[in-house]
Amino acid sequence: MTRRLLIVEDDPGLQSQMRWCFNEDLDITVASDRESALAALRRVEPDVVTLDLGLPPDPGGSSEGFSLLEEILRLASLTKVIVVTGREDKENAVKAIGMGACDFYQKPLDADILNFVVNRAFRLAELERENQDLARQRNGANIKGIVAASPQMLAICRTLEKVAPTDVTTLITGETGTGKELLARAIHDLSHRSRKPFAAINCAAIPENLLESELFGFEKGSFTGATQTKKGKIESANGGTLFLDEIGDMPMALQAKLLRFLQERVVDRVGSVQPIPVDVRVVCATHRDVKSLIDSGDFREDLYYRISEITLDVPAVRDREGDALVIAQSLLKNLGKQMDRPTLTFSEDAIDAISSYAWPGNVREMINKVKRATIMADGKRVTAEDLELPSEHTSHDHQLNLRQVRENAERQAIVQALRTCNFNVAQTSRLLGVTRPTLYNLTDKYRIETSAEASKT
Ligand SMILES: Nc1ncnc2c1ncn2[C@@H]1O[C@H](COP(=O)(O)OP(=O)(O)OP(=O)(O)O)[C@@H](O)[C@H]1O
Repeated sequence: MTRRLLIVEDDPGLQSQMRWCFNEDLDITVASDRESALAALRRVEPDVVTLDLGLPPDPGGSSEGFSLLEEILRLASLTKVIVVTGREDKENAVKAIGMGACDFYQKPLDADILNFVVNRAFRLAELERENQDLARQRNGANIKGIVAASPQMLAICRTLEKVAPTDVTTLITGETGTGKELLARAIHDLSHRSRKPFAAINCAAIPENLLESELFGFEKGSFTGATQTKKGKIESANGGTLFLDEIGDMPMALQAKLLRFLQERVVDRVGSVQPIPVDVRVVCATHRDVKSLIDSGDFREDLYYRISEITLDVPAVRDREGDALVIAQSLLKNLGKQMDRPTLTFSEDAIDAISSYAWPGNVREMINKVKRATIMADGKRVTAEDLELPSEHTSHDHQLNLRQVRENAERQAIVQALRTCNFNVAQTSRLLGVTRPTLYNLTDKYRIETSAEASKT
């Protein structure tokens, strides 16, 4: 693989000197300011960046260089940054290393030393990447429970792996059954909170008057029936993760209370004036379009910005290339084992049907259909019919037998003609261009009733 180097240097003379220092087999991009450096970072995805701290508009100082360093490390945490400083500038070099730069290099340029430093950074980047790949391979589909092969879902898994160890509030959107809760659990499992509780609450499933006390808890005697003080879901998730499913359905009054919690990180139990501090990471999900809920006045915009520090948009199964089949195969394997039918496989028509069906209920619908098919399948093959999916093969199968096709057509034509002629046999035989005895022979053969009354029974 070609090694990609980004040189961030505003001095044209130094730019060409640096280019000249390196071997031709390096893929080198040069940027002279922060904006072009960030554009190149996104476009080229360099493994190593050399960064001159003195960039415009502060070429004599280092403020612009440090801001860029911070941004590079935030956007591309695996990229190795070597800061280039002036000869006497030890202080800034140390500061840059403290911020996460991998090394520093002091001017004036010395081709051998610069090559040595840059090569070492490349080697470090490669080792880290190899390490990460190995860790991923060990973990099968990368994240426990998530079966995915499409680039769309793999990208979501990669983002999730980065987001999970942080505490950022995450919003997961997507159609019903796409795996939003599964991803929320994965965020929890991959975080430092994994040994603490994961508390989930479905905001759409709980009546409005109960949701507040479910979430925030209540004090004894705060309302009729409150015989005991009870902790709410938020408190019970202390130290762990709170998953608010169907957040788009949260009533407006509660949205204000949730916003206060997210800002101040304290809960007020119903009937109490004593705020209780709680440390939870919040993950929300919805199948609704929150932006249009905001437009219609059903969702607070300020709350939306609080809950969506990071958003994961989970695509529908039909929009993920190849996922329908790999998920169905994995479900058949697991359900087959559970139901003592481990050797079941999909027939060709089932494979075509799974790939072409739109799966409006996404993975949840798939689970139901595969479960049904695991029970219904005769023999070792699961067909499209077992899955209750439309199959193109079914009609082809009928057409394989020409005699059957002809007979079906003949039968249909006779029934149609009899109806048209009000079951008058003489007229029907004329319409069909056959003699009456021939028509009787045919109606006997196909067991077609020739009287109107009998045909209704
Ligand atoms: N990629 C996947 N691989 C394996 N199983 C999956 C995948 N995605 C979803 N599932 C399974 O499908 C079912 C539905 O997933 P989940 O409940 O996470 O969906 P959801 O988007 O939260 O649905 P809803 O919006 O209706 O609450 C679960 O049993 C889940 O384990």
